[in-house]
Amino acid sequence: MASRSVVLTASGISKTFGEVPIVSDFSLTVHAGDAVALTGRNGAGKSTILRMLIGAQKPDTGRVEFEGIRMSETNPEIRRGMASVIDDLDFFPDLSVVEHLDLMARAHGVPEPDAHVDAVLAEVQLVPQSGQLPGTLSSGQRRRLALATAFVRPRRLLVLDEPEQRLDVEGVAWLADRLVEERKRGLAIIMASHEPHLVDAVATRRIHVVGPEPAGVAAEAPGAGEADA
Ligand SMILES: Nc1ncnc2c1ncn2[C@@H]1O[C@H](COP(=O)(O)OP(=O)(O)OP(=O)(O)O)[C@@H](O)[C@H]1O
Repeated sequence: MASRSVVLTASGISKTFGEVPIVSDFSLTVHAGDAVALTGRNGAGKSTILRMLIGAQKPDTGRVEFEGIRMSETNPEIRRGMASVIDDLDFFPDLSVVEHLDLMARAHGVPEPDAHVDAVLAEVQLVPQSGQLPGTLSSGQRRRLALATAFVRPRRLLVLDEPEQRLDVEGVAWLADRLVEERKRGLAIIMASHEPHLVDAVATRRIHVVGPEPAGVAAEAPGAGEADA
């Protein structure tokens, strides 16, 4: 098998809130084409792990690197290569749907941004809403816009926290197909999800996060989908 490049590594990262160790000595190596799914109960620490992986939260111990560069969410080189949809995005209240995507595409130097934005808008089925302001969208449409902001820009790593949230059944099926396509093109994906169908369809590896009880984060479980061999 041709060797695939390492996109992200986390080495022994930990996070304690107050007196409670939420994430303990968590390590992960993600290669191009990997789709890693974090699963586990509410409060297990999945979002905390993702926030540390993208540099939004500093680990108490350990180190995260993106393509060999120490993680910093403000490093332009990292921001160029990593797209994330973690929390509900804060949209600009006075920019329309299409203006958000246009801004994102141009900020990241997408060639032919108009055509690209139109294609992504069609894919997330927001063409009829393209002129609306975010505050007037339904909650599922806002979720689609958040996902579109990641799909409209270049990326080598996609980090998603419960991307299925508020999507309808067709939306989850579309998302699964889209993410499979992404990893087949060699992108790396790390996502937390409570949707077994999405995890089954997309993940090449799963990590079941146990959380603070009884002993930190659990070991990796064998994944569905592509094997490494
Ligand atoms: N900034 C914070 N201060 C204090 N506690 C926090 C903070 N952020 C997270 N926690 C706690 O850490 C634990 C893990 O939270 P986290 O959001 O990572 O869980 P999760 O696995 O993503 O859960 P869910 O499936 O509900 O999204 C929770 O008990 C949460 O209350």
